[in-house]
Parts: sequence; C-alpha cells; structure tokens
Amino acid sequence: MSWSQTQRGAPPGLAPQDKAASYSRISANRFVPVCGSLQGSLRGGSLHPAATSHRHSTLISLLPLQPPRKCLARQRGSLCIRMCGIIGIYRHQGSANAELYEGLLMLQHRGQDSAGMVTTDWNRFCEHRANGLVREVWPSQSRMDKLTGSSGIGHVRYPTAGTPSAQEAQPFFVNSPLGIYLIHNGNLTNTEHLRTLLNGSHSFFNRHMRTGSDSEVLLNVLADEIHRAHQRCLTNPTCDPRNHKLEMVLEAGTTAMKLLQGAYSCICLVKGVGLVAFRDPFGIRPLVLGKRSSPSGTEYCVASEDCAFGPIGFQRVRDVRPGEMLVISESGELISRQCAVPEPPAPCIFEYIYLARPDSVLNDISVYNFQLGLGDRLADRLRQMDWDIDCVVPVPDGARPTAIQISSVLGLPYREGLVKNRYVGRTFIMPDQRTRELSVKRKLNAMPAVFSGRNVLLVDDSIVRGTTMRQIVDMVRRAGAKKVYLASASPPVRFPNVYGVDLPTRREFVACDLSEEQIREVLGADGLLYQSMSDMETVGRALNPSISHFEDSCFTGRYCTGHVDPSYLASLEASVRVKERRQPGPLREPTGNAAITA
Ligand SMILES: O=P(O)(O)OC[C@H]1O[C@H](OP(=O)(O)OP(=O)(O)O)[C@H](O)[C@@H]1O
Ligand SMILES: NC(=O)CC[C@H](N)C(=O)O
Ligand SMILES: [Mg+2]
Repeated sequence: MSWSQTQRGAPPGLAPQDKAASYSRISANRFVPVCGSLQGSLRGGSLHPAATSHRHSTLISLLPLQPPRKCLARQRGSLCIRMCGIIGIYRHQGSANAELYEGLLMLQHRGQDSAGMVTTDWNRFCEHRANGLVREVWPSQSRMDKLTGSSGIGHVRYPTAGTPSAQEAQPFFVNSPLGIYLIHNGNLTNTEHLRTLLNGSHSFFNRHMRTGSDSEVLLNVLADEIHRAHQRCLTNPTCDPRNHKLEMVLEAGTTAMKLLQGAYSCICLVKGVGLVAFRDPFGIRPLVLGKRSSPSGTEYCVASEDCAFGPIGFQRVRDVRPGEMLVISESGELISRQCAVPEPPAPCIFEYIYLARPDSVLNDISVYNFQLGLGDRLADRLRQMDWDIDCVVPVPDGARPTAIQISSVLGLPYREGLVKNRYVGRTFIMPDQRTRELSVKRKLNAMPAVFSGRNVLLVDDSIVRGTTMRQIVDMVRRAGAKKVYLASASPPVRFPNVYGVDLPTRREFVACDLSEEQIREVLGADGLLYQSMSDMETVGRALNPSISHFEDSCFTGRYCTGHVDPSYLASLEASVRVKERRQPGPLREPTGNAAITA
C-alpha cells in the first residue's frame, strides 16, 4: 500500500481569532463575522435574558434559519445525517418495495438530501427518486405501490460530489450495453480523469454524462468496461454474448477496479444478470451481506450497515470483501468473484466514531464496542490529569457510549445535562456556518439542575469545526457550571476526507493549525483532552486484529489509496467557498422535487 502525505502548509488556515468568529446580524441580508460565542434565543424573536448579560454576548439573527434552497433536506434534519446509505434486496417473489422502504429508514442517518428506489421483476424496472427524507419521498402507499417487482435497490444521499439537485439523486441509469441501475456510497478521487477517458478515445461511445456526480461517472466506467468485455467475447468463437452476460459483468468489475480511485461501495440491478454488489479494494466504505430463508429458497439483502437487516428479517452473513463483486443472479444463485487483489483493508475509522449506528457491526467490529473502547482509553488518560470532575456529561447522541464508559471506569456520576431536541438533525455537515451555529442552539439545551455549581467533563465523539463545543461550553457556563473540561473521543480533525465524508477543507477545522492549548482557548474550556491516534488505532485492532490500518486521513493527512491530486483538494476547497458565498433563502418545507416518477 502506498501512503501519501498532503501538503501541510496549504491552504493557509485561519488565525485563532477568526476561528472563534461567529456571525452577527446587522441587517436582514448582511452578516459580519464577530469574535466570541453566539448568544441568544430563537424564541419569538427575543433575546434570552442571559445573552445580554454575558461577557461575549452578541446579537444574532432571531429570524428562522434561512438555508440555501437546494440544501433544505439537510437543514431540517429531524434525524441524523451523514453521508450515503445503500440497500439491495433479492426476493424470489412478492414485493420488495416495503422492505426497501424499511431498510432505507434504518439507513436514514447516512443521508437526508434525497432518496431513490428502483424495483424490478427482471422485465420491467420501476423508479422513483426525489429530494427529501425517505418518508417525504414516499408520503403515500399509492406512490409506493407503483414500484412493483420482487427485487430492488434503494439509496439515501448526502452529496460529496456534484450538487444536491434531484437530478443527482440515485439510482443512476444507463441502457447500454445492458440496462444498469447503480447506487453508490463513497467518493471517487479521479472523477475528472475518468470523465476525460469516457469522453475520449478510451471509450467506445464517447459517453455523455448529464450531471456532475462522481457516481454517474462510476456507472459509465462500469458500462464501458462491460462493452469492452462484450467486444472481447465477439472475437472469441467459443463465446456467445447472449449466454455470457454474467461473465462480462464480472470481467468488467475486474477492469473497472483498475481504473477507479477512491472509495466505492455499490449495488446495481443489471438486466439479464441480477443484483450486483461490489466494494473497493481497500474496503473503505462498509457493505454487508445478509440472507434469510423463504419457501422458494434463500433470499438476500446487501446494505451499508447491518442495522438495516433486523426490521426486515435478514441475518448478517458477512461483510462484502474489499475488491469483491457479488452477483445474485435473476434466479437467486449467489456468485462471488474477487475482482481486485485486496489491499490491506483500510475501513474508514470515522464510521465507528460518528457515522454508523452503534447497533451496526462493520468489518466484524461492533460500532458500540468500538465507542466503549474509546471511552476506556480516554479514562486511562484522564486518570493522569489533575482535573477535579464532579460528573461526566455526553454531547448527545454520538458520544453516549464513550461517556458511559468513562464514567463507569472512573467511578464518576454520569449525567444527561444536555437535552436534545429530536427534531433538529446533525449539524456539522450543514452547508454554512451560520446555519450550523443556530442549529446547535436549537438542538441542545443545558440544564442548570445538572450543571449549577459543578465541575463537569463534557464528552463528544469529535470536534470538527468546533461549532458545537464552543456553543455548548458557553451554554453550560450559563447554566452555572464552575469548571468545564472537554474530552474528544477522536483526535483533532485536521485534514479533508476525500472518501465520502464531507470534511472538505482544512481551513474550516478548528484544529487546522492550532495547538491543543490554543484550541482549548478558542473553545473557552478549562481543560481539553483529545484521544491519541495510537490509542484509537489500538481500540480498532483489538476488536479486529486482521485490520492493521484504518482509513484515518482526516486525522493524519495520509490517504490510503495513494497520492491525492492537489488539484482535486483545491477543487474541494473552491467548492466550499462557493457554498459559503450563496445567500441564504427562506426556510420552507421541501416540495419533494421529484426527478423521475414511476
Ligand atoms: O465541531 P463541529 O463542527 O460542531 O462538529 C462536531 C459535532 O458534529 C457532530 O454532531 P452532530 O450534531 O452532527 O450529530 P449528533 O447529534 O449525531 O452528534 C459530532 O457528533 C460533534 O458533536
Ligand atoms: N456520501 C456519499 O456516499 C455520496 C455518494 C456520491 N459521491 C454522491 O455525491 O452522490
Ligand atoms: Mg454530536
């Protein structure tokens, strides 16, 4: 495996005082950065009394959040939001639609921007995809009833490439050389190179792509490679292309994996072949196989996380192996082909810290046990600090298992001091800073009953931009805490993730170029303890000794797939600047914005 180090110097980070910048509303459409934490209440357009008296108090917009129209699904999130979730179901008979719907609900935490589904009886394919949550994309039984067929695939999206437009909601489709629908979790790092190949002499067809999505490029690479396998078959007198479709797809898996760079866990429906699932040679994003018995034979489910299996009656079999392609033929036979020599596996460590549900088992590691292990390691380090702690308080929801373990190992009371509004979703991936800050205030409320007069240890799973922690420290102090200590279950996030988690630019990270002491100061805490890299890796390796490396680039800047083109990193940086320049529009309920309706 080759490891590359990004340029540590560029792009330049912000000065400490800029990192503490929040936004003050000075007129309806104009915001200026100011130093200090945000204060104020969202209730009825009036300030919280405490806000005006606090030393850092700053007037903020008291109007409802005004997110960019395109990102509404992300703003309103009533559930967790993170990246993309995929699921495929093969049944011998009956309808797949209701089970796909249930499965997508279980994966909703991975993506909230759009959802899509295709079902088939292997003759006719029925499709629907639109912006919104799963329950908004299929608000009625009648819309679901149009998705007929016993097998199908479903996707929930959080974009990492292209735009959040409904046109880029998945599945994507090509009809040549075989009808293929594809869903993808991950992110390609050589999309532009592949696009050039597909538009140039490398491709038979000069394939035309309609969107900026890397997933559409991935699908076209696969289709192009199937076409090549078809051409090879035509020159072989013993090969009949009509009986050779399965082999062509497996061959295409092998050749496509040589071209694709980055992270990809994919599921496809291929006409004349069956349900196809494959995973990149490093196994960066998860993909799990499940099965169940039926009177007609074994039925299969493939999904991003096995938490999707329980409600629809599948049992976990195993992870799809890095570099493996699985085909469940139209008649229900399971075929496996190792398409790429697997690299040393490098599953994304952020799945265990933040992305996946704790009830999932990924790469034979229970996410919950991983988080308990992070708590064990932090507790060991906390013993060495001279902090006088009265109680341990998690930042809900992600940090609970870690905080519970710290409390139990150190024998300190565990208290739920931050009450979460369940109707506000995940904040760190929201598209602009003002929205994230207001969202934290809407989402969490500090209880004086827990904090008043106490020295508290606040535990969070990660500190990314510092938006959450900075505001929590502030609200906890206003709730009467004497000393506020912080523990992060993961090390400082310092580098962009290019494999499907939206951590796009260095300059946004609070830890970008600050020492831990400077970060503590920016966050306004009395003490700050980060998990160490070696402790975190130890936790993972103890739970699955066959994994010697995790994909941990956001902490180390080492990209497991090799050198990442600086121009690609620069393009990520530029895309974030564009996002931030967009003027917010009014907050409205989404309309669904369907792209294609069955
Ligand atoms: O430093 P920041 O940029 O604020 O990001 C870090 C925070 O974001 C995530 O929470 P989030 O609110 O997204 O989801 P959760 O409710 O599942 O913890 C994470 O759990 C941290 O709390
Ligand atoms: N988060 C993801 O896995 C995103 C998949 C794909 N890169 C997209 O942007 O649609
Ligand atoms: Mg959180």
